[in-house]
Amino acid sequence: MANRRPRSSIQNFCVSAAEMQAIETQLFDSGFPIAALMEKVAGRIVDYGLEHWERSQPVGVLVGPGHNGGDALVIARELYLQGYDVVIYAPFERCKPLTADHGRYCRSLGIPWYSSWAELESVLDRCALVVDGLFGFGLSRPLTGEVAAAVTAINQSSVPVVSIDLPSGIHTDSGEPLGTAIRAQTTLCLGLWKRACLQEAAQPYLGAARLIDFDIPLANIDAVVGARPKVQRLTHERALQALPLKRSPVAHKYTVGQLLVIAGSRQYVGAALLTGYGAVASGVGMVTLVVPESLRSHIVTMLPGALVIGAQETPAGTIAALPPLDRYNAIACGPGLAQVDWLPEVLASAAPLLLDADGLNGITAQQLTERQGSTVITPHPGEFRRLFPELTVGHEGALKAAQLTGATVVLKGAKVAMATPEGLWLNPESTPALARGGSGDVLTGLMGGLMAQRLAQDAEQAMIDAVLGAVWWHAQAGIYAHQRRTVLGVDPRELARCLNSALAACLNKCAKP
Ligand SMILES: NC(=O)C1=CN([C@@H]2O[C@H](COP(=O)(O)OP(=O)(O)OC[C@H]3O[C@@H](n4cnc5c(N)ncnc54)[C@H](O)[C@@H]3O)[C@@H](O)[C@H]2O)[C@@H](O)CC1
Ligand SMILES: [K+]
Repeated sequence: MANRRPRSSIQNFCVSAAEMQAIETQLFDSGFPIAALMEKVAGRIVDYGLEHWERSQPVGVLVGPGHNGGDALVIARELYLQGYDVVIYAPFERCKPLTADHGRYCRSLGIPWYSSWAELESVLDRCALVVDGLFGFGLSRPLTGEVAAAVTAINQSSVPVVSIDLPSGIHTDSGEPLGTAIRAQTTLCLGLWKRACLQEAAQPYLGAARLIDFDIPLANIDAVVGARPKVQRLTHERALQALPLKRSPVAHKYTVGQLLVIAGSRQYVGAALLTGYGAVASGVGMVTLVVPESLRSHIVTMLPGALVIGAQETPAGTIAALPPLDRYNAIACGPGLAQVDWLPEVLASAAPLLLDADGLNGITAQQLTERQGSTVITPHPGEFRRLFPELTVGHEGALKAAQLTGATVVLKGAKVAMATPEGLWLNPESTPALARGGSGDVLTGLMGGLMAQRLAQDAEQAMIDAVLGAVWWHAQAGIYAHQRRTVLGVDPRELARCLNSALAACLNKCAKP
């Protein structure tokens, strides 16, 4: 029964504007009055405000023509009645009827009301805060004229902005600013996460984003997007379904996964090492690392926990030939290989395969489609573009690439998107500290290690769990290291070192009531 799911499951959903509208229609059709819903939603924001916003200075409230503006007016009214000094900027002459009613009432209370920007601008500097209720998910075209100028001026001021539902000017689905958009310090997303909140383009505008639940019945959500929606937000709860991996008390190294890593060349020694570090940190039973022969002794010294095979080498210092590939639970192939000609051999193997970096640069989308075994690819935008020139780099493109090839596509970036042919997962939490060479190599090793362990245990959903678990774990380790060493201090070796402590810290935090 849908309603037996915990309420926290709403954190998984990530809806489009059309889906949110359809859910809203369900609520209204079931008899929830529109005005009552607006009171409830605004009441939740006021509760938040009373906890977080000072009373000593005025609060500026920006009011748009639709129900986002209506929310803003109810918030303005309640703050005013709670003793806040409130000023309203409402530049639109024509508003939706409910919004117009709330506006009339706010004016009757005597709340200062400005319809021209020049008037509000003169008091902006005195405001402790601006509440942005210009537009929510009903924005359909770029901001123009005085409103656009007002948004630019507010962005240039030092006054913090709290956006209701979305920063005004952001497209609800693509996350792109339409012309200009508010740069919020905090976004209070209403009811369900909107797609924009997980889009890279919107990140500079969202600030800290927080979901304000207003009790939409799960049945209404399911009726529109299904209990397992096409786009899901990766929560701690979901990631921790796969982590840490359970281990039998009588486990031995061959029962908890054997991973083959094929990585490195004389030019890119570090890539092999970092992939190896990620793999070892995953806890997998055996890591076998194939590198060019001349790298072997160095890598063994740096990575004593792995079995290192020195492969025959080309004059250019790349791997010339591979050992047998048939005894591993999973293969992770690609970091630092440079140009090699044996990738078809890897593709032909039956083992579940993770391809990254040069493992992707040397193949075509058609080869992926023809592959028999299960495959995960982890392209960054450049690699994605080369493999799928006809697709756009983004959520839709990743989903189409997965549907086209049957592979799981992990599109790397500030917000990692993970697509299977059935749907898309988005990782909301990460840190720009991970934006440096080598982070991805650590991820490849970690993900390969989780794949091998889950597959060795014959776990259900082994591949997707490994992918979700690795992306989440990698990001959490980045955040953990960032907090301890600043945004500049998360070099990939440090990241790999932090993986296990970060997971332990997350598990401890989640175990606390
Ligand atoms: N969906 C829900 O369940 C709820 C929605 N609520 C609020 O309602 C909002 C959505 O309300 P609306 O659908 O009225 O949408 P908006 O409040 O985003 O505004 C849409 C209105 O603005 C006009 N418009 C769009 N782009 C414009 C532009 N660039 N310049 C000038 N006018 C423009 C449209 O013609 C429409 O009249 C949400 O974001 C949220 O704040 C809450 O009040 C209650 C719950
Ligand atoms: K807004």
